[in-house]
Amino acid sequence: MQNPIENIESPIINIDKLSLSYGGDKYAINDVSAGIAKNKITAIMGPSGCGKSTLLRAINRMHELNPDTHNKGTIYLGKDDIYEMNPILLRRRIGMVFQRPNPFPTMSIYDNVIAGYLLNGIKLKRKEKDEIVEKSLREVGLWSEVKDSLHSRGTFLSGGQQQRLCIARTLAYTPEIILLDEPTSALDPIATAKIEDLLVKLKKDFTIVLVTHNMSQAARISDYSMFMYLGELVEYGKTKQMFTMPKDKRTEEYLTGKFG
Ligand SMILES: Nc1ncnc2c1ncn2[C@@H]1O[C@H](COP(=O)(O)OP(=O)(O)OP(=O)(O)O)[C@@H](O)[C@H]1O
Repeated sequence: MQNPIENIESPIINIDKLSLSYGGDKYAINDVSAGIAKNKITAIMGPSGCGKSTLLRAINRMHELNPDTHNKGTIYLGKDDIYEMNPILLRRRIGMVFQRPNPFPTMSIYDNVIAGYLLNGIKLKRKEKDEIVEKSLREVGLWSEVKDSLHSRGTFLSGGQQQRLCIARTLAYTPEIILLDEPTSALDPIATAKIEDLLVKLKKDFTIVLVTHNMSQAARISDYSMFMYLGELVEYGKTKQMFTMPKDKRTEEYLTGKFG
């Protein structure tokens, strides 16, 4: 197992020489190695098509929903090789939030929060469910806004509220790590700021990996940043260092808007 960042604080995930193909011998990401620090926000940046979402999805094996994928190398969660784990249990430990808020349209706000349990046939007592719903909605700052309409559909909420509901749904299933794929790209600046503040608050209890196109977002909230280009992890380090003194010319050109 290699960790290219020697000084990374307590990596919870180790990506070890990972290459991933959607079919054939073309790889969407190539030989990526990186440790992900616990209780920090790690941003993955880079131009369109460079492999950001592919790398993110590989961390909880979501890419396998596409049956033609194959990979070389692996990822460790602690000491465990994730490709030897049960993917359902893995996804409970590593939750995911998507670009477009996607509450289940036929479910109430209440059921959306506990959807992980409902969809996996995990039975809970009414009191347990009530506690999980309230705790998760409080964690995302949505409780006071929705406590009187818990049994209405989640789709009546604003886009920002829907995204916070989706984050509550992920938190309710008690993950250790949360993966977010451009979670604010469909939101206005006020809703975006709320999600950014929320992520900074959540890193106390969770490890966060965030794909973003928005460089200022990465600069504002992430502790570590990865810059990917054409499937390669070009540069990875502390965000402040990368934004002030990038080591690679391609990183510098991307961060100064020369391409992207
Ligand atoms: N389901 C798929 N089937 C085949 N190729 C795919 C699939 N998903 C992604 N790819 C290819 O893999 C490469 C990396 O795509 P990926 O979506 O990971 O990039 P990205 O950096 O997240 O892009 P964007 O910023 O546009 O979302 C691209 O060449 C893309 O065309």
